Amino acid sequence: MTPRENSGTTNGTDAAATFGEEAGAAPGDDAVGADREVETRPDSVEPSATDDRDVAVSVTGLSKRFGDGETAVTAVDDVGFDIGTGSIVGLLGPNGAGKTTLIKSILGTVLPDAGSVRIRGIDLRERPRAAYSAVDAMLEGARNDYWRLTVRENLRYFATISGVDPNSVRDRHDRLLAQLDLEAKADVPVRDLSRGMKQKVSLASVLAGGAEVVFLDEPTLGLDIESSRTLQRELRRLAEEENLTVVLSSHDMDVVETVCDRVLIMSDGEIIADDTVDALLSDTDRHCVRITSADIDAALVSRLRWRFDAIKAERRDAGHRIEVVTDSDGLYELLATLRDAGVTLERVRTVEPDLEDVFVELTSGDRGDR
Ligand SMILES: Nc1ncnc2c1ncn2[C@@H]1O[C@H](COP(=O)(O)OP(=O)(O)OP(=O)(O)O)[C@@H](O)[C@H]1O
Repeated sequence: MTPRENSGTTNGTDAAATFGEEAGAAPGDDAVGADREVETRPDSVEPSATDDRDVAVSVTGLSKRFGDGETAVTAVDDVGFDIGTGSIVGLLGPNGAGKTTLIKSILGTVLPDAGSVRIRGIDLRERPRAAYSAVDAMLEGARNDYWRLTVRENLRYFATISGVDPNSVRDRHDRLLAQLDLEAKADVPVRDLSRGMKQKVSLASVLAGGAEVVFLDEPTLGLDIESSRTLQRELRRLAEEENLTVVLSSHDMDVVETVCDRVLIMSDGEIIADDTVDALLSDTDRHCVRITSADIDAALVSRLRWRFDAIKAERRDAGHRIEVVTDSDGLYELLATLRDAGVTLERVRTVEPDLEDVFVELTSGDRGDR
């Protein structure tokens, strides 16, 4: 099955058939597999001569342009990276940065103009079926399941189209249902579940056939905090205990910060940062300061807002509490401005920058040429 929006699951065969085509979307609630072939996963996947089994996904010089002439858009611009087996990599970027095009190019639903992709050492142009045999994807949320089928039937169905005998992975399905708090709903049709539960079924379906590399687009979108945490824990467990490789695209920085070993940040089709979360956080010249003072009035808050991009202000019983995110120069300037305005500082607290601060800094170009 080709990875595609609203279907979300792949194995080698259809990806082989459609590599290079823009895949169409299909509604995800009916049409129970009538036109789907059950394919058998190749018995053995021969690594190529350059195979490195520690590298799950290797992308080299990937580019994709849409359109011609003045209106052409370079969605992905000469991108390259390796993703180690068993790691969880977050793909971040503002809207239009090229994340979806990059993922679709890797999955073979968009034909790149240049570059190559190897999955577990296998070039997907040369041997797409083998390359995709252990890949699965959940794109654009909770629409890849068959709503007339029960939760467990979905898991069995998706295991089957991944080329796996569903009876042989029953334990895995039991564990997925337990880990994702879906046991009580195992025999309920998916259409009768809440949105968050449907999202969890989508993830379970992606993992049902024993994929070794999964691409997840906004996997926690629409989940409540508890469900999101459960899902994050399960992803970490699968990566650590079962060597699952995950490429995760999300706008939720907390999720990325918590679950990812490494982060790729895209902007204008290029990768502008590629590092661990810790390294990105320690490398930032971003300071977040909270200052409380009775002397800060609305007029001063407006002046500060005019000068500093990221300023939050809260009216307190007496005065204001402001929060400013800035670099070192801005911090000195802020303190000088407050001193010149005769402000007595009641409380000054620095808050560690988080991934969101780093992301804003990088994608707004504040950090120079990294
Ligand atoms: N099929 C297409 N035809 C023309 N332009 C496209 C097509 N798909 C994407 N683009 C353009 O390519 C650029 C990258 O889009 P893409 O969807 O990959 O970004 P993204 O990072 O996934 O954005 P978002 O976070 O909003 O989903 C954008 O300028 C977009 O308009």
